[in-house]
Amino acid sequence: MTVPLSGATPPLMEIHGLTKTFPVGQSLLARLRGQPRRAVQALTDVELTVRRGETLGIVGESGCGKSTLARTLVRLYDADRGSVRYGDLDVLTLRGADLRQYNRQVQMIFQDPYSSLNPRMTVEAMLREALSVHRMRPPAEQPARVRELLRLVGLPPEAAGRLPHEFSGGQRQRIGIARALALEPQCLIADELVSALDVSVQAQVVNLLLELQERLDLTVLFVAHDLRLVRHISHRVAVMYLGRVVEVSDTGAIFTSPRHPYTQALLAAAPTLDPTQRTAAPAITGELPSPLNVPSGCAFRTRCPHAFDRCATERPALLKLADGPEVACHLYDSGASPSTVPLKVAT
Ligand SMILES: Nc1ncnc2c1ncn2[C@@H]1O[C@H](COP(=O)(O)OP(=O)(O)OP(=O)(O)O)[C@@H](O)[C@H]1O
Repeated sequence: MTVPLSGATPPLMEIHGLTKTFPVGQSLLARLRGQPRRAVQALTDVELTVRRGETLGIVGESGCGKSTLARTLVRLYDADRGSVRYGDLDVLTLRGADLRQYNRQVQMIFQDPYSSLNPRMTVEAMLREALSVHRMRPPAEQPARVRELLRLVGLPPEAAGRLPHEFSGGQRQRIGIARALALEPQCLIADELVSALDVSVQAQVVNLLLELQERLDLTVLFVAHDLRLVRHISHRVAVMYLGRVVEVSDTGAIFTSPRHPYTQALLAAAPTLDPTQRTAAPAITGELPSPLNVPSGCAFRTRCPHAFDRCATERPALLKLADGPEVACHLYDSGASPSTVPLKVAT
């Protein structure tokens, strides 16, 4: 389990109003008719603070924008608007050497270890390349550093001379982690790190990440749709719905006392063997609206059992409640937790 963080830890990354759309192709007829170009609304005004040294889980249904957020934070995608501050850096405007330096400090680990490793390079060559490109170690010191990195991720020294196809999926993911660690990052963004692996191997890789996070004082963004894993590894959890962050809270609070009706429904829909963890909230109903046509006001209102008039006209801001969680829902506009929302955990 995660080691609790002491007190209020300072922010490592502050995200404000982050918005990203993907334009979609338009038919000739639509173009001739002068119809406006349509766009997938992948992220809309995302507000999020990542605290130094924490593991922040990012969850939500498929297509809610988790990967787009991760990729925009490492500048694989250009944002349409918004800001990302990382210490003194204005991330979205970084160029050249400054961007390379940021990318060294904030490393992304991808879901698919098969495609992210060069099949023709030995592990040693791959790790040495990372050490050389970013001038982390002079050539003479690289062999020792390669072995140190392998030890860190639980691989034997002999692994250095092998090619990626000689490893299992879990071992390949360890190599991906070693390559990221070669650059001595402050922050790892793990996008569905283990979802391609067998369940038994998933636990080993997630436990390795936990161990590394504590040992190296890393900040980790753990993007996943498996709520069990997120609960196991995260200090805090951000819940996304249709490109927006709708709730951010400590992991314990999210799982025992979810506030946003979407979080409640998401947890109610998640399989659990522990009867004390079953929520009284109704499971989520209705179709997920298209990100090409996001509902006005609150994006969740079309599936929300508590929606009222205002939800259709005003988009709720992410507000901090008196007892800690941040929630974007008109039910909480006063800052209090109203008794009308079924928050209780069934026992
Ligand atoms: N490169 C792209 N071009 C066009 N649309 C995209 C692109 N990448 C993502 N999208 C769209 O943006 C929305 C958010 O996708 P994203 O992959 O970020 O969601 P996700 O929560 O990570 O989903 P999953 O859990 O399935 O990976 C989706 O509607 C998706 O189809």
